[in-house]
Amino acid sequence: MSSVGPKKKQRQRNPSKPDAGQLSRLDSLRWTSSLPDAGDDDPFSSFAGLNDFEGGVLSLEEIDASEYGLELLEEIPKGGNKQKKQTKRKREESNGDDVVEEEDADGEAVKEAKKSKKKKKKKTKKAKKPEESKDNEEEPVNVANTNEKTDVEEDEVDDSEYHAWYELRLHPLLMKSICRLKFKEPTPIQKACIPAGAHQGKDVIGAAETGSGKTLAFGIPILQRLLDEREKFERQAAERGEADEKIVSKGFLRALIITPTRELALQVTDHLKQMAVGTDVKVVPIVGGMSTEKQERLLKGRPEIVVGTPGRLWELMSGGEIHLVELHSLSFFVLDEADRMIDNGHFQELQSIIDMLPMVREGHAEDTENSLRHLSSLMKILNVNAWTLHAQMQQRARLKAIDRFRGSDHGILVATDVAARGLDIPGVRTVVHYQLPHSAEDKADQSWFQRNAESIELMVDENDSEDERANKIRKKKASSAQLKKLHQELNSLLSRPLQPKTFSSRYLAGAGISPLLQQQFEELAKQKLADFGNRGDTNKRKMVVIGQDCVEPLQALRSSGQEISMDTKGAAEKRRNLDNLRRKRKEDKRRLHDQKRKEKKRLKNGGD
Ligand SMILES: Nc1ncnc2c1ncn2[C@@H]1O[C@H](COP(=O)(O)OP(=O)(O)OP(=O)(O)O)[C@@H](O)[C@H]1O
Repeated sequence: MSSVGPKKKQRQRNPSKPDAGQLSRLDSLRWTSSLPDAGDDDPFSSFAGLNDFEGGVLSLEEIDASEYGLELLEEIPKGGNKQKKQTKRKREESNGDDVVEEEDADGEAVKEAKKSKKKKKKKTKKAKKPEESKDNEEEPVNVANTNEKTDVEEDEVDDSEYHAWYELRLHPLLMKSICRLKFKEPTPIQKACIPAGAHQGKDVIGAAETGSGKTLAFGIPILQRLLDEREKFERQAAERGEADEKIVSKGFLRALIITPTRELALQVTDHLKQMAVGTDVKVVPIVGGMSTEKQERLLKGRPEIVVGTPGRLWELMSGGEIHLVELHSLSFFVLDEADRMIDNGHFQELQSIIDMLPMVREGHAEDTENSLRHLSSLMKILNVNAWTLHAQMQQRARLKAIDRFRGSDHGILVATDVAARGLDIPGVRTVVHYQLPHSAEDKADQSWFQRNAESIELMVDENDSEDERANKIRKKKASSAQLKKLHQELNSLLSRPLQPKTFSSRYLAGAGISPLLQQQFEELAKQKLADFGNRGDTNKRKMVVIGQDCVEPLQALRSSGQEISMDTKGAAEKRRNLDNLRRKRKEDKRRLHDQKRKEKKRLKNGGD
């Protein structure tokens, strides 16, 4: 979930190793850091972050085992090999986004696959409910590799050969599919992901070598949970003597899976459908190149699982497509090869989709407000007049805070961007648009305040109000030399204008700041810089710190390094290093040139 690099058209990639900073950034998704046992003995899967809220966020990333110094994955269990090879070959032959044929234009392969599927359906008709076959027939999926598996007669299968799956406690229908597909045992990544995702309701981040079965590592938990839920509802309905349909929350999107390419979306859809045979869970692909009518038809079927590419998904979501915007029942969100998505330039669309997710929206506003409160308390400790402004405040309290801030010469207003919207306060010298870090471990990302405040021991009574706490701490620490130093630093920070040249648009965009806001911010900073230069006005020290009210999961996917920097020492150091490097290169060049000249001269003089 981390590497960023040039767009690659094959599955084989050379991802950068996740460093500690990147891993800790994953915590910004509000995941706790417990690790599953299942992965411990497995050199192949890696996990980070789990929590037990209902539903799940899953990210499966492809890694190159040799990059991590890991042994290569042993062969996928018998029965899966052939298919695996076919799948991989198919992927390599194609060229990512551009090469994937339009679904309708996918021609013979799809037709053939459909034909064969129909044949198969005839054979197994008795075993299925009538609506299933309709569902599975409906979507044209790239199923060139499915025939072999679906042609296997169920009665040929000896259940006992599949005992390695038993401990995963899967739904009988899933076990049936597994036997039909002849997957003798779960792959390591599946063994590690399935218990956490299917039974413990935890969020999962997985990384494994190509062809290691990642699709089902997230697919099986989703199907298992949907089937479990359905059974639970049915049981409850039966107990109450009601008809199932009234209870089961059918018809809403339950799982959204995003992949970087159309081809992969079709392939993932296909894998999930193979696994979902015999259940009435619907899986559809939504990808670019698909006709609008087809898309509408597929979504009208109100599938529980949608697999799509960010571009087309966002196009539909932003256009208000009902099935894709009614997200209240969404429980699973999967980023398959999230890093590649960013490589492919889908960052903005992906960010927009993520901003719409119910699990992101709920948690984040609360988080931001808590962080702002925390920040403002810290400022109070530092003897700075600070007022908070956030959406949950009562109108009266809000007006009071704004009034006080307006009336002060050196105050700071700490606001969420929602609450700060439309504020027009004359005399504000500096606006800092700031993404509050969510993880206490993420040292690299911590603000100046938090980094420094960490060293202050906060002994407060939990029952105290925010003001009382601040007062107590202020009194207690008033004489602390460290606090004095912090105060001085803060003062000097406030007295310096922002340096517009230090803004990085890439970072700001990554932090979810709109281009318009970004432009305003830069303009404002320029203007303030000019004002500052003209008037030499060091008295005006008002500042607004705005916390973004949007979650930053994608920031976790990007390698860090592009940041707004106010660290002039660091910048000077970088400049010095660069100057040294240039000087060294120049000297090397001159030396080489001299050598050549001498050599020439020597040869001219007879080579002695
Ligand atoms: N437990 C299993 N046993 C045998 N074969 C399996 C098993 N799980 C998945 N497979 C098969 O292995 C092949 C590769 O699986 P999958 O595409 O999920 O791998 P992947 O890790 O996503 O690889 P890639 O990175 O290339 O996409 C598929 O054909 C799939 O049907």
